[in-house]
Amino acid sequence: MTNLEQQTADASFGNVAGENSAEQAAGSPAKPAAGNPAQGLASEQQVTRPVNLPGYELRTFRAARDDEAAGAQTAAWMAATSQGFHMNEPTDEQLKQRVALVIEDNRALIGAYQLETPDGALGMDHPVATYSTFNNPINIGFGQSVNGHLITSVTVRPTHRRKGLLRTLISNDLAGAKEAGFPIAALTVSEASIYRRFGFGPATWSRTISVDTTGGLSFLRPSTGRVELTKPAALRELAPKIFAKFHAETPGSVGRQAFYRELAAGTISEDSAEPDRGARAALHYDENGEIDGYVRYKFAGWDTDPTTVKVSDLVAANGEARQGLWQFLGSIDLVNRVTYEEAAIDDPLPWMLTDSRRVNTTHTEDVLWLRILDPIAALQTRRYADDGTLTIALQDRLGFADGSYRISVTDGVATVDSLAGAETAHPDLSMDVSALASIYLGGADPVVLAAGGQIDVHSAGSAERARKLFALDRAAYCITHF
Ligand SMILES: CC(=O)SCCNC(=O)CCNC(=O)[C@H](O)C(C)(C)COP(=O)(O)OP(=O)(O)OC[C@H]1O[C@@H](n2cnc3c(N)ncnc32)[C@H](O)[C@@H]1OP(=O)(O)O
Repeated sequence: MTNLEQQTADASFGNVAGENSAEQAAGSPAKPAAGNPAQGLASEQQVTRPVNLPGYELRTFRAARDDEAAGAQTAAWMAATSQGFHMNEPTDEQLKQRVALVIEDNRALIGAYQLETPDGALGMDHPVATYSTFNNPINIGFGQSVNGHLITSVTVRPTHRRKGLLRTLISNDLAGAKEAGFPIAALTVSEASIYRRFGFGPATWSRTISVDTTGGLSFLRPSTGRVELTKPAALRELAPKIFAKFHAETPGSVGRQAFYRELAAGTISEDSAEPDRGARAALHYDENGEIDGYVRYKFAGWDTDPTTVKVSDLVAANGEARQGLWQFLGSIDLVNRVTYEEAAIDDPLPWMLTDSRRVNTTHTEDVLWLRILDPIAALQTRRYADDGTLTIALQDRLGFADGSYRISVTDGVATVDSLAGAETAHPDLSMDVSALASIYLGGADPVVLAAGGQIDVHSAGSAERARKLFALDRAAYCITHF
């Protein structure tokens, strides 16, 4: 888990202004906040549910208002997530800030509580497990979007682990999201070994790059526009607008929570909840003077060898902005290396440079994991690169998407039928629902998944057909962790 994931999971999540409207996202449930079990609850008012685990109950609530001190229930919940992600307990001031962001996110806070505790131990008001949900749009390519059911802040206290608390929380939650009409749930993970059993599959990847900037970077084409420094505080207004442009153009992108706005502004840092006084920021202006990209970066210290600048966020609405920002990064004096953890797998930077070997990949990691809850809605909402027909048999251990489906695509638009009886006898492909999540955004190749044993091919050429059908207009890329 990256520092950023720890911090985002520990702190707060929200929606970039104007990005969370259900009207914006196709495939949204009829009720805008359906699936958010805390919707309609007053601050700290809770819904309590018994669960199938003797000795525990689940409570769902909304955080207390930010103009009050955080309520005791909210404070205990936040302390539990901090503990789960090995972060310091928040101070009162940090708690107030986090609660404000949680409210802005419209997050449901869910906790599992013991029904009795021994003297001296953390009391019954302290959750032994935390879980939180909110909604934001996911760009699914070809200009389409779904309102995603996003899951975050999953922790189970070490003394209560491996008793089925996560399984109980996630099974309950996914059932509620399915019932509310969400076609897709999503999360970013601490460990890749946990969520496949619940039907999630990795759908986007990114890589850490280390760029040798000794003597500056030389580009094959001249950069356009200009770059100017700004104060990080200016990014509070600008970053969400620039991100919105990036998001609209980028399949796999997930609308950002309010935390990112504060991170960009420097009021929260990656390493702690203290303001980051070392953060610097630059903007790219296109030839018409419109701002179309920003980078947030930090000098990593004089003891780095080669002397290094670390990019914590780089959002470019187009290739010109990306090149301009990299040219700027390459021109920072007294610095010979720039690192960036969120580069796209197919990042165009090497293609921009006269010496593509200046860019080295030091790490590759999955980012966005999807869970298809409603295959018909999910498959009909997205658009396709090719026409054709494909039948798939899906296995789903939680039962939400189990069944056989025929996808018939004409002019890039799919009709998806649920099959019954004899029609189910000869699917082209069969797979676990987690594999469908991985190919859904074109991020994983069905031919490779078949070679890896994740897809069974029953008719010759059908994995290649699936590859053509599921390819997107652009490679899926997500720079939002939650
Ligand atoms: C979206 C996010 O927030 S990602 C962050 C996830 N949280 C963390 O990493 C914080 C530290 N870890 C934890 O808090 C806990 O160990 C959790 C949340 C990962 C697991 O919680 P638990 O209540 O122990 O899980 P639970 O008992 O329900 O186990 C369910 C299944 O997952 C498996 N599992 C649980 N944790 C892991 C793991 N870290 N790696 C592999 N498998 C795991 C269990 O073996 C079990 O498998 P099975 O039912 O198929 O036999």
